[in-house]
Amino acid sequence: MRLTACTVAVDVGNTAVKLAVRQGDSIIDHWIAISCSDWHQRTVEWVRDRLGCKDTHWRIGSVHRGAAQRLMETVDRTAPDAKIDLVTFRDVPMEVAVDSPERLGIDRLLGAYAAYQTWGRSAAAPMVVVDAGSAVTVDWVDAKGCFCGGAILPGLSLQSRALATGTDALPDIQWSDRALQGDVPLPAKNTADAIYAGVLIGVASAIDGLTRRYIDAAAGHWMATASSKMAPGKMGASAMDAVGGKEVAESVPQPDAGSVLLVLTGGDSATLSPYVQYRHHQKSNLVCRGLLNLPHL
Ligand SMILES: Nc1ncnc2c1ncn2[C@@H]1O[C@H](COP(=O)(O)OP(=O)(O)OP(=O)(O)O)[C@@H](O)[C@H]1O
Ligand SMILES: CC(C)(CO)[C@@H](O)C(=O)NCCC(=O)O
Ligand SMILES: [K+]
Repeated sequence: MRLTACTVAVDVGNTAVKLAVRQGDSIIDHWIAISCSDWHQRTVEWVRDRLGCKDTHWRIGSVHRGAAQRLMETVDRTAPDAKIDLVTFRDVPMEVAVDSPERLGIDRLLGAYAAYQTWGRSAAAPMVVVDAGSAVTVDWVDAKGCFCGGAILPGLSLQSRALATGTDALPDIQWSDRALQGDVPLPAKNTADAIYAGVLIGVASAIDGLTRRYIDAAAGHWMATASSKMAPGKMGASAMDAVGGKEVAESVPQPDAGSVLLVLTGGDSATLSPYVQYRHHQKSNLVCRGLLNLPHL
């Protein structure tokens, strides 16, 4: 086997590690559940034996400290010459407008970075970036590429598991079964379908609803900026006329739902995509794309 130098991107989540390695013009992706006890061993074996990488440079983005530690120890032990970077928000060339950037999940920032690079920058459009995994994050990136924060809710599996553990009568449904069966009948006629419907359409509707509300919030912010240019205490239509406020307000760009880009990524994004009503892009492993695209570390 020909051995090559490789940059290995690893997104360590709470359910799985996602990997991506660039080889020539293509990118090879891989997914390993961290519920397998030897997941870290399998990770280094995939890179070394399956891809034939030597002289590896690992770029790790992690939201699970124990798992990242485990992986770094295994890489160190099996490939002592490997270079390892544990990526932080400081490595991502993006403005981060949240209270404590160091506490922000690096997967959220890397997914947003990849989405902005892929779609947002060229369109000069604000984006909603959704990562649907153990948790679902719904984040807003403005048209200048600033990460503005977002919302976090439990993912499909966490929600259905919470119903099973918190009740006597509800079963623990399997999402892999549902994905094979096609549409969810509404209203559902049995318990399992009712849980699929409630959780799946609930999360998809939360994505649509949050997107709508972010658009409204951004509009409110622009209006506030416009009205703050008026004389203090002079609000309302007649006051605006008196200080020429109407003209200012009209010159402020109005939000257009059609120009906001919605992007879905994460392990459950393909399952959710048919139920999300806003037009969107769906792309797996966006976090690893962000890692591969980072400027030289
Ligand atoms: N190849 C696959 N095998 C099994 N499940 C998969 C696969 N691909 C995606 N999934 C789904 O992906 C979900 C986990 O998504 P993902 O890997 O994005 O989460 P995570 O990044 O570990 O979570 P978080 O970042 O929220 O901690 C699982 O609940 C499962 O339903
Ligand atoms: C929300 C998750 C679990 C999604 O993977 C992750 O991004 C995380 O652990 N975040 C830390 C808290 C935050 O992002 O505000
Ligand atoms: K994730």
